[in-house]
Amino acid sequence: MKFSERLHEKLQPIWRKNHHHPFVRGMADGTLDPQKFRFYMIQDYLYLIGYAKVFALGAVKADDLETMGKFAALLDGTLNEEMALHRQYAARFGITEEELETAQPSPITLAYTHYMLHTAQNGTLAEVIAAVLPCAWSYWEIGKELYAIPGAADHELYGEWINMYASDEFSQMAQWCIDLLDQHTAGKAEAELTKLEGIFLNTTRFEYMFWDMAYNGEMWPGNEGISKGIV
Ligand SMILES: Cc1ncc(C[n+]2csc(CCO)c2C)c(N)n1
Repeated sequence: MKFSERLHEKLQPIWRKNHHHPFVRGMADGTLDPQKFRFYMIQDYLYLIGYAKVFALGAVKADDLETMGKFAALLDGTLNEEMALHRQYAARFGITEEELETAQPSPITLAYTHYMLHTAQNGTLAEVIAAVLPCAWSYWEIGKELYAIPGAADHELYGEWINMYASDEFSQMAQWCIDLLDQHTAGKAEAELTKLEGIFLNTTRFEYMFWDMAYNGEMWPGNEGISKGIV
């Protein structure tokens, strides 16, 4: 059994929760409160900054030029394409560039990005991939599911999001990560696989917590003492 098949079995209960989450259901039927999506867009923008840095660490940890080049391309795509799309999309929700640039990460955004960065800084290339894969894989899965719902991809507010994550570009990225992880785990000892599985399940759970954070607008208690800065 490929390692990704083992992970696919393990993630089922969490993915089911993702697909049933009211934030995701609200995008599916178009009833999601735009204020909740607005909060999500801002936090996701901050999340992408952290995620881009993890790709940079993927390039550092890669041991061949092809993989290094791919991580560099993903870093470029996230910073210069996906985040540019976020900026345009955010404008439709009345979010200014200044608001994006000065936004504060919520506790979950901070915990999720810092967990990935910590793992990437201290771990092997396989650990970097295990940390980033749930992001790509679960969005691909949700994008596909929502795209298949008649009318969902044409919704004036959420259609663009659905089209973006159901696109071939994102499915190819997820598949590349899956294949790379399978390649780097083939024949590896069980202790290493258990560690990788733990990392993968943690970021899978963070994906669920991110939906929940966005739906509930979860920020820090009070608003004092939050330092400005990058995630
Ligand atoms: C919380 C959160 N999780 C996953 C994604 C999706 N995503 C972010 S980067 C990337 C890969 C290529 O840039 C993908 C698929 C998101 N936007 N926000």
